[in-house]
Amino acid sequence: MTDRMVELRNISKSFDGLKVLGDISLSVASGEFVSIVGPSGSGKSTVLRLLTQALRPDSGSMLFNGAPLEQTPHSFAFMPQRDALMPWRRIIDNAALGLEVKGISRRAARATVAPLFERFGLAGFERHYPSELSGGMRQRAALLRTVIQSQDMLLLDEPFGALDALTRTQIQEWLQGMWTEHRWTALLITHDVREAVFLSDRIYVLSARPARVIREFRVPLPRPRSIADLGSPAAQAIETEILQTLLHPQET
Ligand SMILES: Nc1ncnc2c1ncn2[C@@H]1O[C@H](COP(=O)(O)OP(=O)(O)OP(=O)(O)O)[C@@H](O)[C@H]1O
Repeated sequence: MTDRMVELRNISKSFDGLKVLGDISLSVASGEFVSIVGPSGSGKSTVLRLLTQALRPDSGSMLFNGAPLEQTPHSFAFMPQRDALMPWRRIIDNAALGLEVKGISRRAARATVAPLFERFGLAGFERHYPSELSGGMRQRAALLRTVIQSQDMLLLDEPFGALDALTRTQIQEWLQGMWTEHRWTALLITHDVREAVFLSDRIYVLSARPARVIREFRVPLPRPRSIADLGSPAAQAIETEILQTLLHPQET
């Protein structure tokens, strides 16, 4: 396991003269779950769009296993804020899409995803359409489509933001269990500090625009975790400290 599978070094990015990313340096190790929290509009999604190479940085470098990202074979699976399921495709075909885009036939892709429906809490809904599922189920289907691509890293852009609080907590518990089983390398963008503490090994806190990393936290909670662990003194202390950093960055 390398300790820096993905690394951003001194990345800056402006849009039409608006400096969004000031000087961002961060890394994600193989098998690590890392979150980025920061004020709205600070450029968190921009970080992910740089990693997917939908955007190019103005300066700085992006590395994959120590080599320039843009010249090194890799595959990152991106899950956007909205579930982005195709309304006209059945859930099984939405899930299979992650494989179809890699050139696998629909029949073979279906056969690969079908056994996973049980573990994703979607058994019995294979032939339903997205509009027939709850918000939480749709996000699990979108996550299934994302993880099935056997990628190097999952990029999750505020994936649970649209869910109600209870559904969100349920899906966080489920994702935590799944992550403990699979140890995906993941980079999560979230506004929810508790979510970041619950799911992450490490958390980067960004400043307001132009964003830089103000602090980095290591979450000391053992795995597997349960929601009850969020009540522990260690979890509470880190949550408070992150909120304090977000609310009063000048004092940290
Ligand atoms: N393609 C673009 N062209 C111009 N401005 C952009 C573009 N993409 C992002 N921006 C601007 O960059 C800033 C940061 O956007 P970004 O979506 O990365 O922030 P964010 O931290 O993810 O925000 P939020 O937490 O609200 O989702 C915003 O002011 C946005 O308007």
